[in-house]
Amino acid sequence: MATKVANQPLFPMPFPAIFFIFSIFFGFGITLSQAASQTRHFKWEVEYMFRSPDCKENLVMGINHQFPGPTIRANVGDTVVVELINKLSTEDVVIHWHGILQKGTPWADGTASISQCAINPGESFTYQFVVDKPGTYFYHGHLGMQRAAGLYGSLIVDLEEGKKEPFHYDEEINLLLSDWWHESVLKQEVGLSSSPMRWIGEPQSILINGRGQSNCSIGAKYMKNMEQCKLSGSEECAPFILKVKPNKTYRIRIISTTSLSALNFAIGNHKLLVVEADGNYVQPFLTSDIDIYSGESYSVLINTDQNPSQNYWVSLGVRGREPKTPPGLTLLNYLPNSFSKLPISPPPETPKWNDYDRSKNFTYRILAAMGSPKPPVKSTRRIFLLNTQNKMNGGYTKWAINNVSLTLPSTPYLGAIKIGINDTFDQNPPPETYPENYDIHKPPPNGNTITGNGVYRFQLGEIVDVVLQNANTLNDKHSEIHPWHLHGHDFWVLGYGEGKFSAAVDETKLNLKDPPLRNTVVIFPFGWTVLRFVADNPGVWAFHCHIEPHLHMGMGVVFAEGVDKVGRIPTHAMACGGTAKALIQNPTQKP
Ligand SMILES: O=C1O[C@H]([C@@H](O)CO)C(O)=C1O
Repeated sequence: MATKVANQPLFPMPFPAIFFIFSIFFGFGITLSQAASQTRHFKWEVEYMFRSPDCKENLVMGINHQFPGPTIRANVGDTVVVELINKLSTEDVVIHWHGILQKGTPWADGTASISQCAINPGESFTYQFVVDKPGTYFYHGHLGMQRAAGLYGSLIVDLEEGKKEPFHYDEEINLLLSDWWHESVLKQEVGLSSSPMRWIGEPQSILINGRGQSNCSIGAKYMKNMEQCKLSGSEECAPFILKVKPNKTYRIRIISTTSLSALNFAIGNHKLLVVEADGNYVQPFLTSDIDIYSGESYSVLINTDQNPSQNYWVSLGVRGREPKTPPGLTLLNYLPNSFSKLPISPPPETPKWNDYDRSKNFTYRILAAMGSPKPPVKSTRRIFLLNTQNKMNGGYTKWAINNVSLTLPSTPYLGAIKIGINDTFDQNPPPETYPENYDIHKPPPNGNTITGNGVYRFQLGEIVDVVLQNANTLNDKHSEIHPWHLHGHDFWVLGYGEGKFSAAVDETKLNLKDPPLRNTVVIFPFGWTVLRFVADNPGVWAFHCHIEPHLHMGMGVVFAEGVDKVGRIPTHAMACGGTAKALIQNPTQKP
């Protein structure tokens, strides 16, 4: 059976790239070129659309009639301006620029209740920020579970014109990975917030650039109880094919914006050379497959040096949770072969979902490339964050940090702290640690968490260590993987370990030599992860589990530093709740 596919979506560039290149010729023949940075304008309308991302029609949140949203491509130093118009008739919206540090523009971080007021239906908000680091990033909704509804796209930052990456490649392919449910996100949210909780379960499909198949597979011949897909190629759910020429080197940028799933990515017969993680260069290493958690991005290089008369499977399987979702499959299509020519061998097998040693082995190999910034040798502050699943008021299920489950206030913190109003959120900071005798191998003894919205406040420039401590969930002998994402900063991952972190034992084993810089890091079941960052970016920043239902259930904290140094906040980012009231009562107040 022939499987046909749609054309690869093109990257929409808003304006033709106009570069001012100054070539300077030196006597000894070196050419230097320098490009002026530019401003890239986008006008985006967010709306619901009928789409069939996995062959079943559903409501999908899209931008300018596209799902996933348009790819932003810019160069280091460019200013990105996105005028976002909310065309959802009954929902507010915001967009977060994941991995972009927002130095000097904390109000553009796109976190509802934290950096800005959510944008009402019919209204617009203009995000403006500088992209100052090359790398593979993405953007997504950051209100309720709008990311899971499909509000996401890629954001790729190239080096300044004329500068070269520290590795060679001929062409690149971008893959944005997600997971998809047939149940509406509204129903998912209400289920999670109900007593008793209705868990969302595992996704129906894995999407590659917004395309997947739930009720059939293009690799059915190798699977039990799966129908072979009969696709003409023009369907919205026809796979995104990776078209390559033989004997070239490709950079594959892989981004995971999954709501829940940890994924494993492999290409039949091809080794992957990992070179970038979360917008930071890493010590290159070869692997047959990579694990990728929600919120992470990687670049891998592949050589198309295999038999050019064949095509090869690209396979994505679920790890870390029981795999109840068919693997996401597509093809590495060696041109000029037809893409309908299926590979002769089976798709790469996803490693066992709970082989955590294998997962750790991969994750521990991510180390900073030579020449990367090194962490300060000592921290000036250390906070412990215990991750537990709890009950609340007897029936609700929550996730809590040091026994506090985050419920965001209606007034965004940034404006409230900046203008000094103190009745919109809890002024007491949340606990910096948990009881020393807490047994992480047992379900929480006091299953009853409290909710809160206090803020961890740091001195500007403070060097902060965070010890993320995993623990048993409400179910006996059970602990889950959580990918934690920090806004406004990259952090160094100093180490991972089993059981409870012990300063006396584990401190000396931390890696200060070549820890990777990242913006997202996992904690493994019953384990700990230590990260270090410099609180040098004035603003208020979310730090949270990137699993969408877990954040919805309270799994996050809020950090603030140097808010008095934040520049003038656009009034529109504060035109709600307590800050709106304060500005109306005292219009001379400077936001
Ligand atoms: O938060 C979660 O809830 C369920 C389960 O623990 C209870 O049904 C699950 O798998 C989660 O990740």
